[in-house]
Amino acid sequence: MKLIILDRDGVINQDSDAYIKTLDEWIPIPGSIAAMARLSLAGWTVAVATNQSGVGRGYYSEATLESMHQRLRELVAEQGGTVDLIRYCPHTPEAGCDCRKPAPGLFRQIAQLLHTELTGVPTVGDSLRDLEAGVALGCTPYLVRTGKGESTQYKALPAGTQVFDNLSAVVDHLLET
Ligand SMILES: O=P(O)(O)OC[C@@H](O)[C@H]1O[C@@H](OP(=O)(O)O)[C@@H](O)[C@@H](O)[C@@H]1O
Ligand SMILES: [Mg+2]
Ligand SMILES: [Zn+2]
Repeated sequence: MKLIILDRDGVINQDSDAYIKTLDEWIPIPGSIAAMARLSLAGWTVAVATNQSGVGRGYYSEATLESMHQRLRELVAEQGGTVDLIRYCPHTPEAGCDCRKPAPGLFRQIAQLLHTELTGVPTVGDSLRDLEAGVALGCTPYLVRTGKGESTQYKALPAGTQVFDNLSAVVDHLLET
């Protein structure tokens, strides 16, 4: 199975230190929707693993979060692609859950739901915690310079992390081989 696991905020859509609280605040990063569709059309399974502590913090509801994800699915479908799976952690840091990145719970859920291992599966993030969560289950890490990646790029990254300007550039790389 050709599988990729994407972070959401700062990779697919613009991020904000004030959280993405409404559908109107959910704005795709140029090229990201097309990149997801290109992968899908090339036979890749596209999964999303995202921390959404704003739910647990009371900033927005799960219904509002779902409206963002429905918009994402619609936009990718308009370009011929499919978003196969979206898993999120709604918890606050204080909840001590196993699904808030850098804990690997979301990645474990994806592996179990797709009946596959994650060894060598590319994962794309803009924060260190995104990469750490995936690497814990054997993923190959890719950092993008969009969102928080602009600063994350200067931190100590997991061994083997490849850095690209944006998701579109990562997909160009993955599809060229
Ligand atoms: O990048 P992904 O995982 O898709 O989503 C991140 C968001 O849930 C929010 O995560 C928050 O971190 P805390 O949850 O407050 O530590 C902050 O970084 C916000 O700026 C950000 O929008
Ligand atoms: Mg992010
Ligand atoms: Zn959680």
